[in-house]
Amino acid sequence: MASKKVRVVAKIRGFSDPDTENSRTVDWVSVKTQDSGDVTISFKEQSSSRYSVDYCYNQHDDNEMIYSREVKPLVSAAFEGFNSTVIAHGARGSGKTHLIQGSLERPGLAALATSEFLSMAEKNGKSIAVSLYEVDHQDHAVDLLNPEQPQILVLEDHGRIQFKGLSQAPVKSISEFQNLYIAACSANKAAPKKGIERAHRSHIGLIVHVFSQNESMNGLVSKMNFVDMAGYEDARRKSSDASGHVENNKLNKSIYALLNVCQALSTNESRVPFRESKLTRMLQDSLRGTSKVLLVSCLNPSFCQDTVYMVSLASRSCQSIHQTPLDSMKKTASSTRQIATWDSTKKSASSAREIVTLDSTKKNASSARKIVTLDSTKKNASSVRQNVATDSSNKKSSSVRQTVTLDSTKKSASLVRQNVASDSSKKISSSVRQTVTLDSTKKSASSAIQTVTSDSTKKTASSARQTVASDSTKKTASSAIHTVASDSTKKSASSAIQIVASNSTKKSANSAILTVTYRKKKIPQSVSASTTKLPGSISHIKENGVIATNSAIKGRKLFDEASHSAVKAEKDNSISKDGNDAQVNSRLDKEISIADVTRASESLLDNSLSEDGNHDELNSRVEKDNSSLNASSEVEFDPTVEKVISSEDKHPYIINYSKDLSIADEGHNMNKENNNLIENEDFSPPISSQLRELQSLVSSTPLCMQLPENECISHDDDQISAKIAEPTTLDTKRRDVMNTKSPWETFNKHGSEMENSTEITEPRTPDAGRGDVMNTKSPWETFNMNGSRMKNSTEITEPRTPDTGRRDVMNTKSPWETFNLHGSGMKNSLVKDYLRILNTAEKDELKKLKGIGEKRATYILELREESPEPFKSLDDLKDIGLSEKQIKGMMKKEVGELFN
Ligand SMILES: Nc1ncnc2c1ncn2[C@@H]1O[C@H](COP(=O)(O)OP(=O)(O)OP(=O)(O)O)[C@@H](O)[C@H]1O
Repeated sequence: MASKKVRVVAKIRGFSDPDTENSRTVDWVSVKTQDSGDVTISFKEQSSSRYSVDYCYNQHDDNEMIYSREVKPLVSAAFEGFNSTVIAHGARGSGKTHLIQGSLERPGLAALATSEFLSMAEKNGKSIAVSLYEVDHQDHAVDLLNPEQPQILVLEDHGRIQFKGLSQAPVKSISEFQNLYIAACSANKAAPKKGIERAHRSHIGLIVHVFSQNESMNGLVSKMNFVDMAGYEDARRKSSDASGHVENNKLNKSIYALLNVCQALSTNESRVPFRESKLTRMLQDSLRGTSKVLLVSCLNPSFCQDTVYMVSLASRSCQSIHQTPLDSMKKTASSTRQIATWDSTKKSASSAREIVTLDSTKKNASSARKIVTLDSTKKNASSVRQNVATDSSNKKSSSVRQTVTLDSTKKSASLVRQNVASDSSKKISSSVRQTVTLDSTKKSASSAIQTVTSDSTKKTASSARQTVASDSTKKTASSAIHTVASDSTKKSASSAIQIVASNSTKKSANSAILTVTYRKKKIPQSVSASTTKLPGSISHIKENGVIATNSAIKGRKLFDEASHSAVKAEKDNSISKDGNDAQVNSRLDKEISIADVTRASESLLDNSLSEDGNHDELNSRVEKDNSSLNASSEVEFDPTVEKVISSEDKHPYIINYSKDLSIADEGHNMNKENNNLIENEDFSPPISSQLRELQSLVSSTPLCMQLPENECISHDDDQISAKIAEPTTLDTKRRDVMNTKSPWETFNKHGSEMENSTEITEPRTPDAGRGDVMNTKSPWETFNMNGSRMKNSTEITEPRTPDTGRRDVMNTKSPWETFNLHGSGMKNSLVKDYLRILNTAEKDELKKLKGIGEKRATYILELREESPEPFKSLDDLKDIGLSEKQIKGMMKKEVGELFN
């Protein structure tokens, strides 16, 4: 049986009052089933727009029917270890709660599933526990079984998502479950939690955990999630007051985030935006990998513009390219060769992919040559990928040559990616040459990413050469990123040569980034081992329909580990010196300092490029060495504790995890995940990234946003162009690179200047801000200077608005009022400086802040990759696991230091 990763069904809500509703409902929703089995939905008000779904349930179909057809198979799969997630989304009042939660009389999908879970658990000697949480409009998650707990933290332990502060209640009978579930949900609706503002709308999530024997995390078999999403409502239309508007926006944002994740998963995008909301982070390990997702789009039975919009977004997840066979989830190793070509005539999206795997043993000389010429005209999006993996194990000489010529004209987006992993051991001479010629004209966005890894051990001469010529004319943005990692051990001569020619004329923005990693160091055991032992991702490869030989996997694994080690070595400053090392070191310095630039560019490219296993490895090499950081850095959070409520006595008991946990790290997960999906590279258009971009640009949706059904497989060239072009990020980063003083130094300098000053000035006015970029002060120096100035000041002025401040001096305020005014101005100013450090400072400087250690500093850097300014208020520090009390304490300590 073929089953999709994300199945999208619609359900037209039943009538709560058939007499009145029926008359208003006539013909509002029209469902058509094509001969092909495709189902489309259209709405009377916009009959020209049709939205594809996998199936649509009508008003009369009840929860039992939907359960047995859609959810039951997922329950069975849970006992085989597969996670799954059932999501109900839709406009307000569309029947989400009725569907998921139901009532005692008419149980919803969650209760029906739990009933099945319990009976299967009994048969199979398993046990069941449930967790219930709410994610509110501030993106805070709260445990509904134990609402007094502080908000839930999402942690990651070796790829498995765990929660700190989320209870698990063992359940033995369905009545016990129903009492617990319905009581907790209605108690939550009736009584807002202490200290937490009442959220009008929120997402409610239920997790059903299946344990092998008892409720210990070690025995966790799988989990199934049920999510009753907050009802979508257009923020501008529905909110009368400002706070309601903000709340709506935030909740809508998290609705988009989940739909974007579903869309990215269904189209196999390389980057799945799990980090965009708390909910998606919490669901992460029940959405990715082999997990299955059922997205139920609930439709109001009578006219509702919000319903149209929600269906239009959901239907994008229906455009899955791959049909994943369920039975291939089981691990299978196979070796074959596949060439996949996909040609879609609608809106001209074309791509060509080739995978060649060579495996030669015993003194062979092997060579592979490929020439791909792709010519696409008129609004086409074209992508070419080539992957060559060669593995030679005994006295061989292997060579790979690749030539790609890509010519796209008229509003095209062209992507070229080449990856070569060459692994040669024992007296091998290997050479890799790549040439990419990319020529795009007229409003094109073009990008080329090349990765060559040459890894040779023992008396090896290896060379890697890359040439990229990118020529773009007329309003073109082009970028090229090259990475050469050369790792040689023991008497090796290695060379890495890169040539980049980037030429653009007329309104072009260009960026070319070169990264050379050059390492002379003993290869870690794990790297050598990886050449003989395969990583366990074969099942995913098979599952995703593309099968590679062992050597391809070896090549990639080797690349991953070698490059990973290279980054780690750089960070550790453990590069040994030889004759060439002065040069090498200077390159390395440069590389480390431009790493952020590289990241920025890569993430831009990520958004527009299709999935590629080796690119993820490239990410893992260039972006961060997560696993090493996770493994080596100390855990600075409190020992992780998960409370479990016994259903009998309701007294929480504690499970302590001995393993180190870290805050969920999408990059790390993504690398793992993408390694799993390594061969599952496809032609995924960057729609979710476009959605994400839209979402951040538009605070709320328009009253009616018409989204043609096929739009999701079309490339928006101009958008891609804009993304790739984005020069400001790079420039800003470069300024940082050029700046000789660290933010920490600047921060300190600022502090001492302020100490001697008698006038309080605002350090972060626009001019001062620009000055900061130019001058040598770091946020830390600014912070200290600001603080000291305030400490010593005899003139009282309002820090942010000096004029107003001076007026205060003139007016009739009492000394006490003035003192208070001054104090609050000082506080605001210091907080701003503190946030600035968090948003801009280097890791070492971050660690100097009270309460920010290695782990949090790493996490902060990761957050900054996601958003340029993750900390807008002190409240955002909660995202790095700090409570309000801790934040206040930290600030007090920082201020106290100024008087020391
Ligand atoms: N299948 C159904 N048959 C009959 N009545 C239904 C059905 N589904 C929902 N209703 C009724 O419609 C109303 C709204 O349903 P429900 O509360 O489930 O919507 P919702 O989408 O969860 O709303 P919100 O977005 O406000 O959370 C309720 O009165 C519910 O009883």
